[in-house]
Amino acid sequence: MSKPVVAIPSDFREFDGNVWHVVAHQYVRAAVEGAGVMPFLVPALESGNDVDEILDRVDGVLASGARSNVHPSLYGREATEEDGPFDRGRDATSLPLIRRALERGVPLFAICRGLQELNVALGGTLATEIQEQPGIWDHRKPDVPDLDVAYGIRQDVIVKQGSCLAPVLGVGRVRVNSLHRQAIASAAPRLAVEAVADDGTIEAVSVIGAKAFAVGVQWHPEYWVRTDAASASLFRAFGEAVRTYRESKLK
Ligand SMILES: N[C@@H](CCC(=O)NCCCC(=O)O)C(=O)O
Repeated sequence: MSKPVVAIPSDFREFDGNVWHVVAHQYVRAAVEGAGVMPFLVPALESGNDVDEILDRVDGVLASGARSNVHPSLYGREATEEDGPFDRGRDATSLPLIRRALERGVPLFAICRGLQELNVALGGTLATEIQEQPGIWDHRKPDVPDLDVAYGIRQDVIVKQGSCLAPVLGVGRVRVNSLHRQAIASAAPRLAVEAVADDGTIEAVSVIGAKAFAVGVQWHPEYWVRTDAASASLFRAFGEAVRTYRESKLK
């Protein structure tokens, strides 16, 4: 049987004197090696993407991390300079894709920005520059050139008893990396908190009543999927959900 296909919304980026629709290699590699699926990169168009046309052709959605932030207008706030950089094309592609995937029961795995998109797509809000809040740790990407250091495993998250992630990661402390300056402020009504950091930051969620795998994590399991057991377990679980969904379509 051919490999299942997973949509990965691109980022709209400008560099080298041109504009590009891009996905960082680490997400593509984790989809292929960790979940055993074929990635399908979706262009970050502010208009023109038909999410049903996309979802008709795929067996899962992987919403990746990105340096840009979800535009505050999408969760009822005025945009300030500190809220950027923005990526309206990514927002316009990923949020509708997430909502429709949930409606159709297409498995969804959301990472970092992807978790934030999931929360906003379902009616939640985000906090920015969270490290400036009293008692909140600095979750930002370390300002170092070595990606292995920037994505280094450096914090605990505590997986909740009875969560969707408990069978995947076990209950209690899991060591993860951290590269974000925003986080969930108010969780959308349909989201269950699956894991938190010691400072209370929401680190993982699942969609209550989802028809299939629908999980978001604030950390970056894609980066160490080859060597870190927890990272590998997450992508294996997503891959299994994608294959189950694909097989259900073939019946
Ligand atoms: N912009 C959001 C989401 C952060 C995120 O997805 N980080 C991964 C990319 C890191 C990078 O390349 O800078 C936030 O900051 O919370």
